[in-house]
Amino acid sequence: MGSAPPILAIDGLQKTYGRGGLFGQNAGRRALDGVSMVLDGGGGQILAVVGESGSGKTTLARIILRLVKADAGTVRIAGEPVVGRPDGTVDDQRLRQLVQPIFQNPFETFSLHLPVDQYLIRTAINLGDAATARNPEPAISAALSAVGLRREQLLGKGIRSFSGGELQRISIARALIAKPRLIVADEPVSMVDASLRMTIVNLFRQLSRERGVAFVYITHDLSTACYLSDRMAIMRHGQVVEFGRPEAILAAPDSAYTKALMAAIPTLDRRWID
Ligand SMILES: Nc1ncnc2c1ncn2[C@@H]1O[C@H](COP(=O)(O)OP(=O)(O)OP(=O)(O)O)[C@@H](O)[C@H]1O
Repeated sequence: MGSAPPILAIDGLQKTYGRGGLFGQNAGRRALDGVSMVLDGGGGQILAVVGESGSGKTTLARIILRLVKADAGTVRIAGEPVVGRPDGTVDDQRLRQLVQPIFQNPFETFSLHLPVDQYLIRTAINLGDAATARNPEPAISAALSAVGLRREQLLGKGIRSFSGGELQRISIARALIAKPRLIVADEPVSMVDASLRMTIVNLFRQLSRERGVAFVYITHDLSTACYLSDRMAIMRHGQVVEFGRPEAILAAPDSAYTKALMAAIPTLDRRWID
């Protein structure tokens, strides 16, 4: 019996935006330049992708979610091809069962015109299994309870009734409804009130451990990445300059860039790394 395929396997991703211009005068720098990484195990791990602005983190996230098309390279989630082979990638419905997004701005996740609970019902009908499509309420209540909320707290309310932190919890619940193997979260706490950030960061940890869902957690914040992740990829100029266990990277950073990122945090607060 073979072992489970890695939850995420990325191989040789390339992406250049704006090749345009008749003489190639607008050809930009590569946003991704040969990005490969593997997150082992069947689920429950957190991969943090860290790097300064423009290093390619969001491009990587959007390629995994098929919101941006790669020029070359492949992505497999739990062994299933999602990017690459035009002959054999999973269809959109299967993709949404394998991977779900959480974006930076939760107010952009939901509709302005639909109460949030109605939006969740639509999600459950579209993404759930046949039983959930027939009766979406149990799946919605279970997902809300996983993030510490009750269905009654949402009834009939629009997005403006919630704080950014509450709405980000609801968007995490939205992502859980499809029971994905992987969640890609792009800077998910940067628009959340500072006092609530740790609660949400800890929620990711709890969900990964208790529900076996894996996360790609995109951040420019090295200390959060170290605190949260099982594996860390450090990106610069579209390349992975360091990959490994966060404690190993912190103890012996290979690249000058990682050392500079570490130096940019005046004192690594012991709460994060002990
Ligand atoms: N839609 C786009 N069109 C053209 N260039 C883009 C586009 N999106 C990103 N880029 C460029 O690709 C490179 C990588 O950007 P990306 O947003 O992936 O980096 P990032 O690390 O996520 O940055 P940030 O932390 O600021 O979001 C940058 O040079 C950026 O200017």
